[in-house]
Amino acid sequence: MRVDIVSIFPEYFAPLDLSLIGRARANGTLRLAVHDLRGWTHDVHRTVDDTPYGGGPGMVMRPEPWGEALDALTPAELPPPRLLVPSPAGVPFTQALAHELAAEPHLLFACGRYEGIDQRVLDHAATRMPVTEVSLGDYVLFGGEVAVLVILEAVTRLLPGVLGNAGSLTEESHAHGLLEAPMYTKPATWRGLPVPEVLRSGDHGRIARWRRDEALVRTGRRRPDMLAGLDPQSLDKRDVAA
Ligand SMILES: N#Cc1c(-c2ccc3cc[nH]c3c2)n[nH]c1N
Repeated sequence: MRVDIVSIFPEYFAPLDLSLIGRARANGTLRLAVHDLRGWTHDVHRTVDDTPYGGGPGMVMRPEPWGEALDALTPAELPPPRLLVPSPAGVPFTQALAHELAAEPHLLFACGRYEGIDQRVLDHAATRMPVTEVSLGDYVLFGGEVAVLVILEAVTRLLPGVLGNAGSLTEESHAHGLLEAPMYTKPATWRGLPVPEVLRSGDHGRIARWRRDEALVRTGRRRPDMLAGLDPQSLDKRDVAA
C-alpha cells in the first residue's frame, strides 16, 4: 500500500518510524511519504491560510497550495488514490471503514488546520478521485494529523503480514460486532484475584462459550448501540440464552 500525507506539521508523523508501522515501511508493505504543504506556496511567508468569506472566527486554508499539492501527488499516468480528509464533519471512522481502506492500493491524506480547508479543494478533487471526509468522533481536535495517525494504525494492522498473530484480528473488539471478552495471563491469582476457572479448564468449547457470553454482556452494558446493529444471523440460540 502506498500512502501520501500532506500537512503543515510533517514532524507530527515521526512516530510512523516506530513499531509495527515502522517495520511495515521497512519491509515494503507500506510505502509512506509525508509532504509539507508549504512546499506548494510561493510567497515569502509561505502562506497557507486566509480569512473566511462571510466572516466568522479563525482562518481557512487557501485552495491554491492544496490544489498544487494534490496535482503533484496524483499524476495522470497512475490510478487516482482515495483522498481522505479528516474532519469533524466527516463520516465516522469505524473498523469496517478501516477494512475498506486496507484494500485500497493508494491512500492520500489531507490534514487540515485552522477552521479547515476551502471546500473547493475537496469539490475539485472529487472530479478526479474518490474523496472521503472522515471523523474520529464527536469532539474537536486542532487538526487532522492525530486522526491520520489513528486511521493509519487501524488500517496498517490489517495489512497482510503486519500482525505477527493474524488470529488477533478475529477475536478483538469490533472484529465480529462485539466488544472483546476480558483477558487474563499469569499468575493464576494476583492480589487475591483469581483467573476465571473456565479459562484454566482446558475445555476449549467452554472457553469459547464463556468468552462469547462475556462479549455479549460487556457489549450490552457498554455499547448497546452495537448490539442493536448486530446481524441476527450472527447470533445462535445459545447467545439468546446468555
Ligand atoms: N478527523 C477528525 C476530527 C477533527 C478535526 C479534523 C481536522 C481539522 C482541521 C482543523 N480542525 C480539525 C479537526 N476534530 N474532531 C475530529 N473527530
